[in-house]
Amino acid sequence: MLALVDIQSGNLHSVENALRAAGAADVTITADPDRISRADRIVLPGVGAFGACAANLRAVDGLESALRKRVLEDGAPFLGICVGMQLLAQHGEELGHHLGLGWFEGSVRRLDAAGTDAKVPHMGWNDVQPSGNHPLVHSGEAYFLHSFAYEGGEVIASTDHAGPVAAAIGRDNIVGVQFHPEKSQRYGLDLLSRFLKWRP
Ligand SMILES: NC(=O)CC[C@H](N)C(=O)O
Repeated sequence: MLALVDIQSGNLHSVENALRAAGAADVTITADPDRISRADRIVLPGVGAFGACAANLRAVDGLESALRKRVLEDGAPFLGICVGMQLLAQHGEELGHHLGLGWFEGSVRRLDAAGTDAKVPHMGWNDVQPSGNHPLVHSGEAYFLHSFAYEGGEVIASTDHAGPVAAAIGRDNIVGVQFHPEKSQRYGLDLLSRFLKWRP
């Protein structure tokens, strides 16, 4: 069973549809720690503000610790999307200072495009440039929509928006992508289908 974590994110159903289109047969939308503890794979989507997403996650008793145990201890394959990726950082600086899950050493800060033609939010298609040979995140064009970005360790792919911006982070069984696979047509579906078969 693939657990699609429900933190009341606006892109939940488009991610669900994309996962099904990529071949997922057994998607359960849930925030139930017991089900998370038994999930074979976990996807954490997120849109909106970092702090609101973090608060929704923490509003469910036991959810953060169930995720931590299932992903960091049991090694279940995990994919975070957009704010679902940003939450892996130690903190986020959108509308104040908010604690993330802290699985990755870094923070989420506002994009700085001052003095350039680049606009914030960074919106639209852009190149994903992997820095190595990651089994899931390949080079290609993906759809981005964000004003904040991860800065820290374990960046596995970048994009360019007035300078390098983290497009994906990863370690072992964990991947987070800043772009939206569910809005990235073939590129996104291929990534999701690789995730569904991934045995890290
Ligand atoms: N697309 C969004 O929901 C934006 C996510 C996040 N608030 C950011 O700007 O980085």
